[in-house]
Amino acid sequence: MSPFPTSTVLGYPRIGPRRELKRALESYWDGRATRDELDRVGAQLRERTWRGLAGLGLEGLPSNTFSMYDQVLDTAVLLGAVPARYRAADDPYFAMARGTEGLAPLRMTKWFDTNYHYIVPEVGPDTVFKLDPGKPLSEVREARALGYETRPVVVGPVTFVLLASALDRLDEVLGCYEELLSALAAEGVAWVQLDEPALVADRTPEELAAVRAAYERLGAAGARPGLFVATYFGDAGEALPVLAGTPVEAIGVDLVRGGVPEIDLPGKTVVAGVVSGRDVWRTSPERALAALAAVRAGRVTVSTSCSLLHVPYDVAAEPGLDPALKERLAFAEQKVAEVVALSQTAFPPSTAALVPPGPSVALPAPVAAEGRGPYAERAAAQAEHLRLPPLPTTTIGSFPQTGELRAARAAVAAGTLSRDDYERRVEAEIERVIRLQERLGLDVLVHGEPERNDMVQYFAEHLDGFAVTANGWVQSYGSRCTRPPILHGDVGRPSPITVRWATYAQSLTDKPVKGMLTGPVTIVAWSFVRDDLPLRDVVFQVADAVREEVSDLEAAGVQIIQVDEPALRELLPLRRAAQADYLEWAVAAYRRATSGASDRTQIHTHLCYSDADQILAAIDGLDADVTTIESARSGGRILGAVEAFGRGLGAGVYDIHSPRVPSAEEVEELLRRTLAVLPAERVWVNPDCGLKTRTYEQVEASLANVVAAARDVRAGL
Ligand code: MET
Ligand SMILES: [Zn+2]
Repeated sequence: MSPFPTSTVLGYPRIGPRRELKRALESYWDGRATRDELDRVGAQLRERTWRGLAGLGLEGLPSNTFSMYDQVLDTAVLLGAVPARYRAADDPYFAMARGTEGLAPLRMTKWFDTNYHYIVPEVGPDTVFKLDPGKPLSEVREARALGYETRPVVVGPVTFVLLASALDRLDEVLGCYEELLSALAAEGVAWVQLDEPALVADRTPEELAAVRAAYERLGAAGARPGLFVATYFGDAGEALPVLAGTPVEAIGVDLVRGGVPEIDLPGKTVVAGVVSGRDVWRTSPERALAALAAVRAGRVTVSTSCSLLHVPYDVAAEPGLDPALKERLAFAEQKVAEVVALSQTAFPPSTAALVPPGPSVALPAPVAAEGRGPYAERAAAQAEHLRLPPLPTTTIGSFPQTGELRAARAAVAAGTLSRDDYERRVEAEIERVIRLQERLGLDVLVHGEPERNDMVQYFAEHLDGFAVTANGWVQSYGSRCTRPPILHGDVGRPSPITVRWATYAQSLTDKPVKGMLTGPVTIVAWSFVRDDLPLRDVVFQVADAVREEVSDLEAAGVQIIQVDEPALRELLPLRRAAQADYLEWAVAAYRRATSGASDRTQIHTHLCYSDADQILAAIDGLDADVTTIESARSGGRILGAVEAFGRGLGAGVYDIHSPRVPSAEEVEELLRRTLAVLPAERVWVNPDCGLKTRTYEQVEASLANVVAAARDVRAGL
């Protein structure tokens, strides 16, 4: 077996440095481009990546890290796990990913604790696993034709069955992997990478036994490439000795997020992830070399901690960034150069060098989080001056973002539209949204967030300590990308951010208008964050900025303030042992942001992206007067868990992810389900989430039904 290369990366971005794949996909989906044209763009992007990596001096080039949509979906296709109902579609792959007229797509969910979302494989009694190795084989050949030998990357069997909730099907799946190994060997492939990020979360003894069985079996396969099992996103913990006991030749460990545990794997190649694939900072050579030196193994290869999928392409594409900040940054391209440089530096092997501890920084002075009275008193004070009807109706904040608004923002950036003219347009849009809500008869209005490109980026643009990029796109799912702001310094709020829009909206109506803010955890979760302070301290700094904004809104007469925390669940650590601590400081940060408000001011929060039932106690701990939460989309699953919830609650009655207009009867049915578990005086009526991605036509019809349903139920109370 040829030795594992001395330097590699676990994967690379694939959307294209200028989002070429996004454009090609969307053209193909709209019927503006042919499949051939789409495939050509894919081939160009792969070629560019291989040439780029080789040009930087990287030895071990991965292949099959490109995907037209998602690598988990690719793996499902590889294994033949295509549900029968999609097989007749024109394009079964995209039908699974996105649905068709008559067919709902497969479910999508977050890839571990990243902001990437994968398609959840559907494995049922009808699933017949059957290998279809076309994609990995053709990428190997394609690279070879360009002069590159590559290492195909595939999601590993254990992670695949765990994501598909099909551990009982592991045996059948392994049959496909055996065949895959033999097909790759026949193709002359030296190494294959099997990604097993599921091994960095807590695993039951049964699951660990499955890991052992899987890799013993694959290791025993006849002709096969070298097996490289990549764990990442944290410490592989008790899975590591299990893997070490199997015949796999190479094991990947995340030495950035996993810390630097004692790694002692004689006889194995350790692929040491010392360059972070999850942040945008330059690697400290001292830290990386110390981590490398602490690994005892047959052979050590320098690598990234995980795929570089989660970072943007190139710092050089950001001429607008402050040069002092740029000095500190490394995107994918720079990180590859770091891997190569580290691999060329002799690191003393087999000495357990100590890694310098991270800086320990004192917390900012604590802000009293208990400023507000008990909920019952607050509720009484608010009821008295807000005078809302029972089952009040409201929305989550955003209204449709029209093409004109986006164009107007682009025109301001291009200098062809003046700030003043732009602001007039935003005001006109606010007026339209207020009038619409009055006409529909909603009880608590919103201004519609027309001034916000994005609920995090907008605040990042107005706070000190953040930078925003021009091309720093990162794939979120399919063709969708986000451009996370970079939180690089101490956070401060030089002046009020939302007050002028909130007060303008309130000046147009007698109904209460909610002020709308993004919470500290969400702002941090959706940004790249400095790594020289504990995350908690960074979140607390953001919380203090939000607290100032809350106070200014209140002073301006805003009576209801919503502080959204849709990402509260996202930062939840993968290991249970670390979860309680996280939830404690995340909740503390939220209270720090909101507890300056008087008892009369009604604080709302909003959560979505499901799985909220896992953190319900923490949500209750936020102590918001009203919580609106996604529910309709998941068929009201959350309702089983909210009974113990002690405050106002609006479980979504309208799934805003679908263009479908729900009937008043459907809405009523969902509402009655909330009323079955909570007293009516605490129940609110609202959609699942913001309406930003919908059209006005859909929104108007849907909200009319929401209001009608609420009135109907109200009349019968
Ligand atoms: C992803 S949560 C979105 C909340 C925000 N206020 C909106 O309505 O768009
Ligand atoms: Zn939401």
